[in-house]
Amino acid sequence: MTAYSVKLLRLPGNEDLPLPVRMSEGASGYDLHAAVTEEVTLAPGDRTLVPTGIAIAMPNGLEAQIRPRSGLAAKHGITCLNSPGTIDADYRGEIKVILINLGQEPFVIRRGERIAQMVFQTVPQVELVPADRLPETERGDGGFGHTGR
Ligand SMILES: O=c1ccn([C@H]2C[C@H](O)[C@@H](COP(=O)(O)OP(=O)(O)OP(=O)(O)O)O2)c(=O)[nH]1
Ligand SMILES: [Mg+2]
Repeated sequence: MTAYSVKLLRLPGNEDLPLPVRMSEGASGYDLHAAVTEEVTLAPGDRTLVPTGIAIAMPNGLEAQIRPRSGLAAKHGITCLNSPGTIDADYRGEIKVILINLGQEPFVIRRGERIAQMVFQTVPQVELVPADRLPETERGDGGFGHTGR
């Protein structure tokens, strides 16, 4: 398996926070910690942009996806609004997480809490080729449930 080297920068003022962490050897995601300076209370239906205190640099051909944590989703209705969030290979800013509270209770985000996870993926390089017609298939333009529920 190819191991890709990804540079990780801890942004100033976040020395107290753990670096993104894989909680087990086989985990897909690196958990991201909330770098909020004070507690943020997310009311039901509200969303907020949560800083993580880190930035990364990965080689072109990789991306990082920001995904929800299932425990927060199942127990509190907390998820990433834009899931999966896309971190481009050339992005050098702070990684942020757009959380939304789809639960029925206010949810408090505390500094250092693991709020989402970051999964690295390879991105195939493609060339988009404008065409006048497309090759035919059995499905054709059937979609959106045309095979039944
Ligand atoms: O959950 C996210 C999604 C994006 N980003 C950062 C990294 C990404 O590379 C950049 C742009 O994201 P995206 O392409 O999804 O947003 P956009 O609305 O298209 O912004 P842009 O015009 O800057 O590409 O924002 C995050 O920190 N967290
Ligand atoms: Mg974009």
